[in-house]
Amino acid sequence: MQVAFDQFDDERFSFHEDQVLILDQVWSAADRLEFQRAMREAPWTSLRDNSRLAVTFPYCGNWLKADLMHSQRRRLLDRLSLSCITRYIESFPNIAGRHVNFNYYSYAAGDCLRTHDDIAQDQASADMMLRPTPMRRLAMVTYLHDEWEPDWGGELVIYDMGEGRRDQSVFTVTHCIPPKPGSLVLFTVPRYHRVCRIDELCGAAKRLSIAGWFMTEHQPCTITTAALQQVCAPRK
Ligand SMILES: O=C(O)CCC(=O)C(=O)O
Ligand SMILES: [Fe+2]
Repeated sequence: MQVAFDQFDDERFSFHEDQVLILDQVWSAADRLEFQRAMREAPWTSLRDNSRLAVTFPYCGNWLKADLMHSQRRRLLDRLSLSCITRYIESFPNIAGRHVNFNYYSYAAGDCLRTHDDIAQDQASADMMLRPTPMRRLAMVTYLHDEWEPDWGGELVIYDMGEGRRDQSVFTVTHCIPPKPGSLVLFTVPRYHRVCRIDELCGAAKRLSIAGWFMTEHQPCTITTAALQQVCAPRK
């Protein structure tokens, strides 16, 4: 579903029925300016500085990542206080805790993000579940630059992987979402997606975003992740 933010009826929308939500005009030019100001002061680290991420995302350029300042985090969460998010998150059984984790990102010419489902790493560390590990439930990304042209690349491509198949060659594209200034995308996790490489045609322009997840934490148990996935499927 794609709709302007001020036309969106969060009471009627359900992530159980529609797994990808695109909201346009979530941020005004003044809002974006405010985020951009905070981003200029943020302590950025690059992909290559982060050895774990660099292994997961080889040949993805050298995009930058930074922590959100408290005031900007508040501003984001205020805008995201939508009942459809709460209903989806609360539909997972046996929740012991709720978490969010959002970061700033800056992609320049040559940067991309290869196909991933936002969950693989969580699963590896969650296996055995000897300690509670937050599970990513809803992914969110919002675009905060002032202009973006079709020639510049950087689209968020979302795939349908069919009936539980993990072979990427059979994935079909369900969405190809240009990073429109001020727009916001939410989708259920796991879901395969990638960010197309930013083209040199963008010059010095940056693809600025905040991305991250709404997560739930569950009571520690000794079952494997595969079994846990079944136990933790959302209830409609
Ligand atoms: O920037 C985007 O459009 C998506 C980012 C993403 O998938 C991620 O950070 O995991
Ligand atoms: Fe992702």
